[in-house]
Amino acid sequence: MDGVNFTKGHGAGNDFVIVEDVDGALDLTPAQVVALCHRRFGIGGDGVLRVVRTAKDPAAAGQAAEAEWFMDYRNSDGSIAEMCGNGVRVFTRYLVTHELAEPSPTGIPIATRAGVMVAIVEGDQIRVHMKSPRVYAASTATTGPLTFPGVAVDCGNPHLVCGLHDGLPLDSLDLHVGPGFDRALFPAGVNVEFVVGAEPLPEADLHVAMRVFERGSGETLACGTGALAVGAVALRDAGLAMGVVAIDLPGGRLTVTHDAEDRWWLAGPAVLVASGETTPA
Ligand SMILES: N[C@@H](CCC[C@H](N)C(=O)O)C(=O)O
Repeated sequence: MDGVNFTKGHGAGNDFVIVEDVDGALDLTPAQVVALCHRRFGIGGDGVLRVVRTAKDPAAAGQAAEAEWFMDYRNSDGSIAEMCGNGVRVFTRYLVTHELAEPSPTGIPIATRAGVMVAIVEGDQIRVHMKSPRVYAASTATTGPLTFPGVAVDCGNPHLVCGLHDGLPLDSLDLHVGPGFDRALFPAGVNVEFVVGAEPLPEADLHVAMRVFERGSGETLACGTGALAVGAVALRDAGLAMGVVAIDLPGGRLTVTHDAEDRWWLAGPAVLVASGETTPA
């Protein structure tokens, strides 16, 4: 592989290797993604964000009129995912820091495989207008001897949100191995969230804590679309048509706000930590 210029960034500890490829000249293979994301032999990350002009990537077909930039997201195992909530926030931080986009009160549109998201920079937080989550089926997830009832949620990518039962603490779960799930319901795999209630907070209607096992990446310190799915299920279970849900993850806090019929926001930190060039191999 040729040397690649990269930037490393994260959103609440969900970390990414960012590769700028404005004209779509790079043929990023799954093997290259795996090598970049490797935590011992590479840069290390839960995924890769390729920064490319929307008009230059056929995977973003039809979105160029709405969004100048396409987030080409890959999981650390080299697979492609439709959407990444923390990825969009870190991608936006990259665009603004590198003067590829100007922050604006109406937001920066970002093309993704799940459609155009709009990101608003608010100091060290970046808030994204997300695709509305769709809660659509009951299912279960199994870790070791434990089976948890859950709910399937489509956030552009697939999620299964499971509540822990019998006062089981989140840190008792062994997520070194991926949870079992219904492959007929999730033929393309699924991201699995485990949720418990948390102490009330003055700034939120609901407060929960979660861990996540991500399709294609394993357990991560945070998942933005996972938080969106959890927020949607928490509001539904509380009988709230709208509201603010604070969600604590191992890497920090994300906030999901549903404030109008079709308007869902994901907010949290987005940080760039390093940049460099890989050595040709
Ligand atoms: N960490 C991301 C989700 C990344 C994609 C996911 N692993 C999938 O395969 O769907 C987020 O912040 O949303």
